Amino acid sequence: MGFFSNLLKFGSQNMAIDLGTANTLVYVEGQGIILNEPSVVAIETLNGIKRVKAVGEDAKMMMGKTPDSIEAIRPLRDGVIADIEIAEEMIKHFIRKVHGKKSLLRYPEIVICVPSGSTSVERRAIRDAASNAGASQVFLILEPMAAAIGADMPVTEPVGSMVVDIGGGTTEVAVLSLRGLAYTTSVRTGGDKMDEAIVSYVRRHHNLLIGESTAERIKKDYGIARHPEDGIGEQITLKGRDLVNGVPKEITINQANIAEALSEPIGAIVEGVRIALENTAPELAADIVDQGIVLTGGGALIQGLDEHLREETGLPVSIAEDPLSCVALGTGRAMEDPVYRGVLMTA
Ligand SMILES: Nc1ncnc2c1ncn2[C@@H]1O[C@H](COP(=O)(O)OP(=O)(O)OP(=O)(O)O)[C@@H](O)[C@H]1O
Repeated sequence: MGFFSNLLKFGSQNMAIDLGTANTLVYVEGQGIILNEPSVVAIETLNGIKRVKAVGEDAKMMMGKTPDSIEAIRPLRDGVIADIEIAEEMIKHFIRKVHGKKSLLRYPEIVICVPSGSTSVERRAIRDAASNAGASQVFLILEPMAAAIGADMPVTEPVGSMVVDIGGGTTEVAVLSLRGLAYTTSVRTGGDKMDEAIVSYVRRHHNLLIGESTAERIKKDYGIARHPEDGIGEQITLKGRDLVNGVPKEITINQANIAEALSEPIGAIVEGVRIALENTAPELAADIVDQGIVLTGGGALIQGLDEHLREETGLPVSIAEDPLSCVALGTGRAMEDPVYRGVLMTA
Protein backbone atom coordinates (compact mmCIF):
# COMPACT_ATOMS: atom_id res chain seq x y z
CA MET A 1 0.00 0.00 0.00
CA GLY A 2 1.18 3.47 -0.84
CA PHE A 3 2.47 6.06 1.55
CA PHE A 4 -0.85 7.82 2.03
CA SER A 5 -3.14 5.03 0.83
CA ASN A 6 -4.36 4.07 4.30
CA LEU A 7 -6.07 7.39 4.53
CA LEU A 8 -8.13 6.75 1.43
CA LYS A 9 -10.61 4.61 3.28
CA PHE A 10 -11.68 7.65 5.25
CA GLY A 11 -12.83 9.28 2.05
CA SER A 12 -9.85 11.55 1.61
CA GLN A 13 -8.46 12.70 -1.69
CA ASN A 14 -4.77 13.25 -1.25
CA MET A 15 -3.31 15.43 -3.93
CA ALA A 16 -0.11 16.31 -5.63
CA ILE A 17 0.20 19.79 -7.07
CA ASP A 18 2.56 21.05 -9.74
CA LEU A 19 2.42 24.73 -8.99
CA GLY A 20 4.04 26.07 -12.13
CA THR A 21 4.65 29.63 -13.20
CA ALA A 22 2.68 28.94 -16.39
CA ASN A 23 0.34 26.04 -15.52
CA THR A 24 -0.91 24.37 -12.36
CA LEU A 25 -1.68 20.66 -12.51
CA VAL A 26 -3.40 18.67 -9.80
CA TYR A 27 -2.93 14.91 -9.47
CA VAL A 28 -5.37 13.06 -7.24
CA GLU A 29 -4.34 9.80 -5.65
CA GLY A 30 -5.66 6.83 -7.56
CA GLN A 31 -6.98 9.03 -10.37
CA GLY A 32 -3.99 10.79 -11.95
CA ILE A 33 -3.98 14.33 -13.31
CA ILE A 34 -7.49 15.76 -13.13
CA LEU A 35 -6.85 19.49 -13.35
CA ASN A 36 -4.58 21.44 -15.67
CA GLU A 37 -5.11 25.18 -15.82
CA PRO A 38 -3.06 28.32 -16.38
CA SER A 39 -1.60 29.83 -13.18
CA VAL A 40 -3.54 33.06 -13.64
CA VAL A 41 -5.89 34.96 -11.32
CA ALA A 42 -8.10 37.86 -12.42
CA ILE A 43 -8.61 40.39 -9.65
CA GLU A 44 -11.40 42.95 -9.77
CA THR A 45 -11.19 46.18 -7.78
CA LEU A 46 -14.54 47.80 -7.00
CA ASN A 47 -14.72 50.82 -4.69
CA GLY A 48 -11.22 50.05 -3.48
CA ILE A 49 -12.06 46.47 -2.55
CA LYS A 50 -10.25 43.67 -4.36
CA ARG A 51 -11.90 40.33 -5.10
CA VAL A 52 -11.10 37.30 -7.20
CA LYS A 53 -13.03 37.52 -10.45
CA ALA A 54 -11.73 34.37 -12.17
CA VAL A 55 -9.00 31.77 -11.82
CA GLY A 56 -7.19 29.53 -14.32
CA GLU A 57 -8.50 29.14 -17.88
CA ASP A 58 -11.19 31.82 -17.43
CA ALA A 59 -8.64 34.30 -16.07
CA LYS A 60 -6.08 33.58 -18.81
CA MET A 61 -8.64 34.43 -21.48
CA MET A 62 -8.86 37.88 -19.92
CA MET A 63 -5.10 38.54 -20.09
CA GLY A 64 -4.28 41.62 -22.11
CA LYS A 65 -7.99 42.30 -22.64
CA THR A 66 -9.14 43.43 -19.20
CA PRO A 67 -10.86 46.75 -18.47
CA ASP A 68 -9.15 49.01 -15.93
CA SER A 69 -11.06 47.55 -13.00
CA ILE A 70 -9.83 43.99 -13.65
CA GLU A 71 -6.23 42.82 -13.57
CA ALA A 72 -5.07 39.38 -14.73
CA ILE A 73 -2.16 38.37 -12.50
CA ARG A 74 0.30 35.51 -12.69
CA PRO A 75 1.23 35.13 -9.02
CA LEU A 76 4.32 33.02 -9.78
CA ARG A 77 5.68 35.17 -12.54
CA ASP A 78 9.45 34.57 -12.65
CA GLY A 79 9.83 31.15 -11.14
CA VAL A 80 9.26 32.57 -7.66
CA ILE A 81 6.13 33.67 -5.84
CA ALA A 82 5.57 37.23 -6.96
CA ASP A 83 2.39 37.59 -4.92
CA ILE A 84 1.83 35.14 -2.08
CA GLU A 85 -1.73 36.22 -1.22
CA ILE A 86 -2.91 35.73 -4.76
CA ALA A 87 -0.94 32.49 -5.06
CA GLU A 88 -2.79 31.27 -1.98
CA GLU A 89 -6.15 32.24 -3.47
CA MET A 90 -5.24 30.31 -6.58
CA ILE A 91 -4.15 27.19 -4.69
CA LYS A 92 -7.37 27.34 -2.64
CA HIS A 93 -9.49 27.68 -5.75
CA PHE A 94 -7.90 24.67 -7.47
CA ILE A 95 -8.02 22.51 -4.34
CA ARG A 96 -11.71 23.31 -3.85
CA LYS A 97 -12.40 22.60 -7.48
CA VAL A 98 -10.84 19.15 -7.18
CA HIS A 99 -11.92 18.35 -3.65
CA GLY A 100 -15.50 19.56 -4.01
CA LYS A 101 -17.86 18.87 -1.15
CA LYS A 102 -15.53 16.28 0.35
CA SER A 103 -13.66 19.15 1.94
CA LEU A 104 -16.38 19.13 4.57
CA LEU A 105 -15.50 15.56 5.52
CA ARG A 106 -11.75 15.68 5.76
CA TYR A 107 -8.81 17.74 4.67
CA PRO A 108 -6.44 16.12 2.19
CA GLU A 109 -2.72 15.67 2.48
CA ILE A 110 -0.90 17.53 -0.22
CA VAL A 111 2.45 17.11 -1.92
CA ILE A 112 3.47 20.25 -3.72
CA CYS A 113 6.55 20.83 -5.83
CA VAL A 114 8.86 23.79 -5.38
CA PRO A 115 11.69 25.10 -7.57
CA SER A 116 15.08 23.77 -6.43
CA GLY A 117 16.35 27.34 -6.20
CA SER A 118 13.55 28.52 -3.91
CA THR A 119 14.56 29.98 -0.57
CA SER A 120 13.38 28.56 2.74
CA VAL A 121 11.12 31.60 3.11
CA GLU A 122 9.50 30.88 -0.25
CA ARG A 123 9.08 27.20 0.59
CA ARG A 124 7.44 28.04 3.89
CA ALA A 125 5.14 30.47 2.09
CA ILE A 126 4.03 27.76 -0.34
CA ARG A 127 3.56 25.26 2.46
CA ASP A 128 1.51 27.75 4.49
CA ALA A 129 -0.58 28.62 1.45
CA ALA A 130 -1.45 24.94 0.99
CA SER A 131 -2.21 24.60 4.73
CA ASN A 132 -4.42 27.67 4.66
CA ALA A 133 -6.12 26.22 1.60
CA GLY A 134 -7.19 23.25 3.70
CA ALA A 135 -4.39 20.67 3.63
CA SER A 136 -4.04 18.62 6.80
CA GLN A 137 -0.37 18.03 6.07
CA VAL A 138 1.92 19.38 3.38
CA PHE A 139 4.99 17.74 1.88
CA LEU A 140 7.32 19.39 -0.60
CA ILE A 141 9.29 17.90 -3.46
CA LEU A 142 11.94 19.62 -5.57
CA GLU A 143 10.81 20.30 -9.12
CA PRO A 144 13.68 18.61 -11.00
CA MET A 145 13.26 15.49 -8.85
CA ALA A 146 9.55 15.42 -9.66
CA ALA A 147 10.30 15.97 -13.36
CA ALA A 148 12.80 13.10 -13.37
CA ILE A 149 10.41 10.69 -11.60
CA GLY A 150 7.66 11.69 -14.03
CA ALA A 151 10.01 11.04 -16.95
CA ASP A 152 10.76 7.51 -15.64
CA MET A 153 14.40 8.28 -14.97
CA PRO A 154 16.38 5.95 -12.65
CA VAL A 155 16.45 8.38 -9.70
CA THR A 156 16.57 5.69 -7.00
CA GLU A 157 19.56 3.89 -8.49
CA PRO A 158 23.26 4.67 -8.01
CA VAL A 159 23.38 5.98 -11.57
CA GLY A 160 23.81 9.62 -12.51
CA SER A 161 21.25 11.12 -14.85
CA MET A 162 20.50 14.65 -16.00
CA VAL A 163 17.12 16.30 -16.36
CA VAL A 164 16.51 19.70 -17.97
CA ASP A 165 13.03 21.01 -17.09
CA ILE A 166 12.16 24.00 -19.27
CA GLY A 167 9.12 25.65 -17.70
CA GLY A 168 7.48 29.03 -18.09
CA GLY A 169 9.66 31.07 -15.74
CA THR A 170 12.72 28.94 -15.16
CA THR A 171 14.79 26.13 -16.57
CA GLU A 172 15.97 23.73 -13.93
CA VAL A 173 19.02 21.64 -14.72
CA ALA A 174 19.81 18.83 -12.31
CA VAL A 175 21.98 15.76 -11.92
CA LEU A 176 20.26 13.07 -9.90
CA SER A 177 21.45 9.91 -8.24
CA LEU A 178 20.20 7.76 -5.34
CA ARG A 179 17.04 9.83 -4.64
CA GLY A 180 19.06 13.01 -4.30
CA LEU A 181 20.07 16.01 -6.36
CA ALA A 182 23.83 15.75 -6.87
CA TYR A 183 23.92 19.10 -8.62
CA THR A 184 21.27 21.60 -9.53
CA THR A 185 21.12 24.99 -11.15
CA SER A 186 18.18 27.15 -12.05
CA VAL A 187 18.28 29.51 -15.01
CA ARG A 188 15.70 32.30 -15.00
CA THR A 189 14.96 31.68 -18.65
CA GLY A 190 12.07 29.61 -19.91
CA GLY A 191 8.98 29.91 -22.08
CA ASP A 192 8.16 33.45 -20.87
CA LYS A 193 11.54 34.79 -21.99
CA MET A 194 10.98 33.14 -25.36
CA ASP A 195 7.61 34.92 -25.68
CA GLU A 196 9.25 38.23 -24.73
CA ALA A 197 12.01 37.63 -27.28
CA ILE A 198 9.39 37.20 -30.03
CA VAL A 199 7.55 40.36 -28.93
CA SER A 200 10.77 42.37 -29.00
CA TYR A 201 11.94 40.89 -32.33
CA VAL A 202 8.68 41.90 -34.03
CA ARG A 203 8.85 45.36 -32.47
CA ARG A 204 12.45 45.93 -33.49
CA HIS A 205 12.21 44.63 -37.02
CA HIS A 206 8.63 45.52 -37.97
CA ASN A 207 7.56 48.32 -35.61
CA LEU A 208 4.67 46.11 -34.63
CA LEU A 209 3.45 45.64 -31.09
CA ILE A 210 2.02 42.18 -30.38
CA GLY A 211 0.64 40.83 -27.12
CA GLU A 212 2.18 38.10 -24.99
CA SER A 213 -0.58 35.64 -25.83
CA THR A 214 0.03 36.11 -29.54
CA ALA A 215 3.76 35.61 -29.04
CA GLU A 216 3.14 32.44 -27.04
CA ARG A 217 0.90 31.07 -29.76
CA ILE A 218 3.56 31.73 -32.41
CA LYS A 219 6.18 30.06 -30.24
CA LYS A 220 4.05 26.95 -29.72
CA ASP A 221 3.14 26.63 -33.39
CA TYR A 222 6.40 27.67 -35.05
CA GLY A 223 9.08 27.91 -32.34
CA ILE A 224 12.35 26.43 -33.57
CA ALA A 225 15.79 26.17 -31.97
CA ARG A 226 17.88 26.13 -35.14
CA HIS A 227 17.60 27.73 -38.53
CA PRO A 228 15.24 25.72 -40.75
CA GLU A 229 16.99 23.50 -43.28
CA ASP A 230 15.82 25.54 -46.27
CA GLY A 231 16.89 28.73 -44.46
CA ILE A 232 13.29 30.03 -44.33
CA GLY A 233 10.84 27.49 -42.92
CA GLU A 234 7.14 28.22 -42.67
CA GLN A 235 5.55 31.63 -43.27
CA ILE A 236 3.78 33.19 -40.29
CA THR A 237 1.14 35.92 -40.48
CA LEU A 238 0.61 37.99 -37.35
CA LYS A 239 -1.47 40.92 -36.28
CA GLY A 240 -0.77 43.69 -33.81
CA ARG A 241 -0.60 47.46 -33.49
CA ASP A 242 1.66 49.55 -35.68
CA LEU A 243 3.99 51.56 -33.44
CA VAL A 244 4.36 54.35 -35.97
CA ASN A 245 0.76 55.27 -36.75
CA GLY A 246 -1.01 53.34 -34.00
CA VAL A 247 -3.39 51.35 -36.20
CA PRO A 248 -3.85 47.57 -36.36
CA LYS A 249 -1.56 45.94 -38.93
CA GLU A 250 -0.76 42.48 -40.28
CA ILE A 251 2.73 41.32 -41.25
CA THR A 252 4.37 38.10 -42.43
CA ILE A 253 7.58 36.68 -41.00
CA ASN A 254 9.13 33.22 -41.28
CA GLN A 255 10.51 30.52 -39.02
CA ALA A 256 14.09 31.61 -39.61
CA ASN A 257 13.11 34.93 -37.98
CA ILE A 258 11.72 33.02 -35.02
CA ALA A 259 14.95 31.02 -34.72
CA GLU A 260 16.84 34.30 -34.63
CA ALA A 261 14.48 35.75 -32.01
CA LEU A 262 14.80 32.66 -29.81
CA SER A 263 18.57 32.34 -30.07
CA GLU A 264 19.22 34.37 -26.91
CA PRO A 265 16.87 32.55 -24.49
CA ILE A 266 17.85 29.20 -25.96
CA GLY A 267 21.52 30.15 -25.64
CA ALA A 268 20.94 30.84 -21.93
CA ILE A 269 19.44 27.36 -21.49
CA VAL A 270 22.37 25.71 -23.29
CA GLU A 271 24.76 27.69 -21.07
CA GLY A 272 22.94 26.41 -17.96
CA VAL A 273 23.38 22.83 -19.16
CA ARG A 274 27.05 23.44 -19.88
CA ILE A 275 27.65 24.86 -16.39
CA ALA A 276 25.88 21.88 -14.83
CA LEU A 277 28.04 19.45 -16.84
CA GLU A 278 31.21 21.27 -15.79
CA ASN A 279 30.18 20.99 -12.15
CA THR A 280 29.23 17.32 -12.21
CA ALA A 281 31.50 14.85 -10.40
CA PRO A 282 33.46 12.65 -12.86
CA GLU A 283 31.73 9.36 -11.96
CA LEU A 284 28.31 10.90 -12.48
CA ALA A 285 29.45 12.66 -15.66
CA ALA A 286 30.50 9.28 -17.01
CA ASP A 287 26.98 7.98 -16.34
CA ILE A 288 25.45 10.94 -18.18
CA VAL A 289 27.52 10.10 -21.25
CA ASP A 290 25.68 6.75 -21.30
CA GLN A 291 22.28 7.84 -20.01
CA GLY A 292 22.11 11.14 -21.84
CA ILE A 293 20.02 14.20 -20.98
CA VAL A 294 16.23 14.11 -20.70
CA LEU A 295 14.18 17.22 -21.51
CA THR A 296 10.91 17.93 -19.69
CA GLY A 297 8.58 20.97 -19.35
CA GLY A 298 6.74 22.78 -22.13
CA GLY A 299 9.93 24.26 -23.56
CA ALA A 300 11.09 20.74 -24.48
CA LEU A 301 8.53 20.92 -27.30
CA ILE A 302 10.41 23.65 -29.18
CA GLN A 303 11.22 22.12 -32.52
CA GLY A 304 14.84 20.99 -32.84
CA LEU A 305 15.84 21.86 -29.28
CA ASP A 306 16.91 18.28 -28.56
CA GLU A 307 19.05 18.21 -31.70
CA HIS A 308 20.56 21.59 -30.84
CA LEU A 309 21.53 20.46 -27.32
CA ARG A 310 22.92 17.23 -28.73
CA GLU A 311 25.20 19.21 -31.01
CA GLU A 312 26.22 21.65 -28.30
CA THR A 313 27.04 19.02 -25.67
CA GLY A 314 27.93 15.94 -27.74
CA LEU A 315 25.65 13.91 -25.46
CA PRO A 316 22.52 11.90 -26.23
CA VAL A 317 19.41 14.04 -25.63
CA SER A 318 15.83 12.79 -25.50
CA ILE A 319 12.44 14.37 -24.84
CA ALA A 320 10.25 12.89 -22.10
CA GLU A 321 7.06 11.24 -23.29
CA ASP A 322 4.67 13.91 -22.05
CA PRO A 323 6.92 16.85 -21.13
CA LEU A 324 4.12 19.14 -19.90
CA SER A 325 2.89 16.51 -17.41
CA CYS A 326 6.20 15.17 -16.05
CA VAL A 327 6.36 17.32 -12.92
CA ALA A 328 2.74 16.61 -11.96
CA LEU A 329 3.10 12.88 -12.69
CA GLY A 330 6.34 12.69 -10.74
CA THR A 331 4.86 14.59 -7.77
CA GLY A 332 1.91 12.20 -7.85
CA ARG A 333 4.08 9.11 -8.01
CA ALA A 334 6.25 10.37 -5.17
CA MET A 335 3.04 10.69 -3.13
CA GLU A 336 1.79 7.20 -4.01
CA ASP A 337 4.88 5.02 -4.22
CA PRO A 338 6.87 4.28 -1.05
CA VAL A 339 9.99 3.81 -3.18
CA TYR A 340 10.15 7.59 -3.42
CA ARG A 341 9.38 8.35 0.22
CA GLY A 342 12.90 9.69 0.78
CA VAL A 343 12.44 12.52 -1.71
CA LEU A 344 9.57 14.19 0.15
CA MET A 345 10.41 17.05 2.50
CA THR A 346 8.36 18.70 5.20
CA ALA A 347 9.70 22.22 4.64
N1 LIG B 1 4.39 23.11 -28.01
C1 LIG B 1 5.10 23.98 -27.31
N2 LIG B 1 6.22 24.52 -27.84
C2 LIG B 1 6.94 25.42 -27.13
N3 LIG B 1 6.64 25.82 -25.89
C3 LIG B 1 5.55 25.31 -25.32
C4 LIG B 1 4.71 24.37 -25.99
N4 LIG B 1 3.68 24.05 -25.18
C5 LIG B 1 3.86 24.76 -24.05
N5 LIG B 1 4.96 25.53 -24.13
C6 LIG B 1 5.47 26.48 -23.14
O1 LIG B 1 5.87 25.82 -21.98
C7 LIG B 1 5.76 26.69 -20.86
C8 LIG B 1 5.01 26.00 -19.76
O2 LIG B 1 5.68 24.85 -19.43
P1 LIG B 1 5.40 24.11 -18.04
O3 LIG B 1 3.93 23.93 -17.85
O4 LIG B 1 6.29 22.94 -18.01
O5 LIG B 1 5.93 25.24 -17.05
P2 LIG B 1 5.60 25.49 -15.54
O6 LIG B 1 5.82 24.23 -14.79
O7 LIG B 1 4.27 26.12 -15.40
O8 LIG B 1 6.71 26.57 -15.21
P3 LIG B 1 7.91 26.51 -14.14
O9 LIG B 1 8.58 25.19 -14.33
O10 LIG B 1 8.77 27.68 -14.52
O11 LIG B 1 7.26 26.67 -12.82
C9 LIG B 1 5.01 27.93 -21.34
O12 LIG B 1 5.95 28.98 -21.53
C10 LIG B 1 4.43 27.47 -22.67
O13 LIG B 1 4.29 28.54 -23.58
